[in-house]
Amino acid sequence: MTDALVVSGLTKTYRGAGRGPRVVAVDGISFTLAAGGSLGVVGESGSGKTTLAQMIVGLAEPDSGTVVIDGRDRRDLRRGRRARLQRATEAQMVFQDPYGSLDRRLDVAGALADTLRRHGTPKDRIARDVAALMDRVGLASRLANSRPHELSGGQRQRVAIAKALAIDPTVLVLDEAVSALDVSVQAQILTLLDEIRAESGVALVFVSHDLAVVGQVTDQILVMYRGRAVETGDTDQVLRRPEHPYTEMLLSSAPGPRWQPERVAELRAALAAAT
Ligand SMILES: Nc1ncnc2c1ncn2[C@@H]1O[C@H](COP(=O)(O)OP(=O)(O)OP(=O)(O)O)[C@@H](O)[C@H]1O
Repeated sequence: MTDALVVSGLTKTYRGAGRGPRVVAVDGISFTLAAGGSLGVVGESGSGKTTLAQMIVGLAEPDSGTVVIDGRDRRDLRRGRRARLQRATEAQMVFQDPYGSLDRRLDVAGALADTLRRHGTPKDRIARDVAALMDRVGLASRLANSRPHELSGGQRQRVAIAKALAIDPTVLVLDEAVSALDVSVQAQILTLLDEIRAESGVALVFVSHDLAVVGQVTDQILVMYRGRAVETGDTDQVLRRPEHPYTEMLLSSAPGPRWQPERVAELRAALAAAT
């Protein structure tokens, strides 16, 4: 079977501000994800998670390396409307703040209908598909005519997920998609993502600074530190027995039973000395 997503040697450097040095935001990241698989990408702020996510969906251009989805190299699809639609079908992204990706003028049904229409759903199927999508992400039908500002954060995130699913993508990338939600709503969205993955076989890339959240929704984990993957593996195993000091530091920094501020300071000093 073809892997859903194969990322090889992705690298991206940004020019530093003013005369500042160049920043290697992502440095030679590689991984493979099967259909229905899920990968958590974790790391501190500035470790390169968002830049990696953007390159996977085509919002940022890599300096080198490749992204292959369903056996097709994304570089072969650069210009034109058809290429844009094809790109969208291959990979969709859900952001932390769905306000940015939702049109404030469109109500829930209008936003979903608009996405379906642009992706070629016949007119006579749109109303039925909108209702099915709302049902699938747990949005009550009474919300069909609500606009983004009339929804809660969790409801807005469900609309963003429904819009992404309307396209039936091979890969769904979620960048801090539950970080702004309170814990009970987070749990609902995480359960929803798990159900969707099991039903549709979409491959999930779940970017988060929150290790507990990543532990709930992913089978594999990739730990990023200064643009590099310092540890990869089975999520449970990595979270239970981290091998890299950076992963241990992340785990010891999180609030909860493993919180150890002294150990964090010690590990941070060791990491700084090693680089
Ligand atoms: N457009 C840009 N121009 C210049 N530098 C950038 C740009 N985008 C990101 N960077 C730099 O690249 C590095 C990685 O940033 P990135 O946003 O990918 O990290 P992150 O892990 O997603 O962080 P956060 O969790 O804070 O969003 C950082 O040093 C950042 O300052």
